[in-house]
Amino acid sequence: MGVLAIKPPALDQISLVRSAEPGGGSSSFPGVPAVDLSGPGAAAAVVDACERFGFFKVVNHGVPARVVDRLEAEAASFFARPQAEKDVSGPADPLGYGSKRIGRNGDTGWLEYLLLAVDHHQAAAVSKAGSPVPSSSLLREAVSEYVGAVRGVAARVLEAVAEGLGVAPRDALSGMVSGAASDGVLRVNHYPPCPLLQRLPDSCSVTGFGEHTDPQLVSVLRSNGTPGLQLALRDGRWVPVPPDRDAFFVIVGDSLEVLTNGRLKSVRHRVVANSLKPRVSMIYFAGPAPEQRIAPLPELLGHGEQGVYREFTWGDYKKAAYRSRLGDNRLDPFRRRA
Ligand SMILES: C=C1C[C@]23C[C@@]1(O)CC[C@H]2[C@@]12CCC[C@@](C)(C(=O)O1)[C@H]2[C@@H]3C(=O)O
Ligand SMILES: O=C(O)CCC(=O)C(=O)O
Repeated sequence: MGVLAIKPPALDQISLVRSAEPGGGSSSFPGVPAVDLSGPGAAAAVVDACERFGFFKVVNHGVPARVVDRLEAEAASFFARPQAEKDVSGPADPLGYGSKRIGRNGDTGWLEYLLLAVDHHQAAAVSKAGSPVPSSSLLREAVSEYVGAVRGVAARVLEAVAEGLGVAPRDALSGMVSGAASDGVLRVNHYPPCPLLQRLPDSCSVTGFGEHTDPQLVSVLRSNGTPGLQLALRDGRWVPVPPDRDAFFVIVGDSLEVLTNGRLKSVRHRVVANSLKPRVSMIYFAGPAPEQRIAPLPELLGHGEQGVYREFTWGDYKKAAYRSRLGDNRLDPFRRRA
């Protein structure tokens, strides 16, 4: 991935973040839990990691390296194209090719990306009608194959969550993101090296992707070997996540928080730019059908107990999310007040 080059955005357009504390930030962070979904005790391990961190990595996932490498290579060749060619697939609104701007509400980052709708109906075409999609059929095929595989990982994770929480049927959650009308989205991010970082004090970093939670149920993230991802622990401290090319990182999203009545909480994460090496990440956001009701699963509510959040449909929540800024707490307006 050394060949990627984009015209560097002006640094003054991108916000700075205070770097994670030196040495990993937190002595009480034991590291990212690793779960083998087919191993014994997987369901309990998934729930434990989601409760403690809202984050873990899946190892021995069974997705062939060939599928991952193919998308990474096609993404590299897309991002290496001349700017004018990439711009044909943009600007992202919200789908398509984006550079420096994230969403519609003024957020920026040191990156370029492709954001693609990848629900089942669109598996071949990769985009909803009318949204700009790169014309390369090689890229489209690589996306379809990759999404087919990571959608399976998301479903297995959600089955483990249901089992670990004692929810029946086993597909109560996974079924929401596997149906024909489910609203999956894939973003392929390219963070070019940021040499200007060397001029900043050690305590500062440049924002690659600003802090946020994901609105969906879970996100499945794979990155190359370049560091940059950071995670907010429950006490608010930020810790770096060591990259692992062979694993998928799983991130709990807002909708899963509501469905589990706050037992599993969505987790804030962000990416800081790297001064020397490009980072490439592929992140699949497992969203349900627009009509899907997002409300606590009955098993997780006591008799007569009300949910922590007012219920909503995924379609309504998504609409509200797209009106928000990246770092907003999007669940807060839905919290029931005492
Ligand atoms: C600034 C934004 C980008 C985002 C839409 C939003 O207005 C707020 C939520 C953001 C997010 C985070 C997770 C993935 C994503 C695709 C989504 O559903 O919500 C992004 C949106 C985006 O990149 O357009
Ligand atoms: O690049 C990464 O590792 C994370 C990206 C991310 O959080 C996102 O695309 O929403």
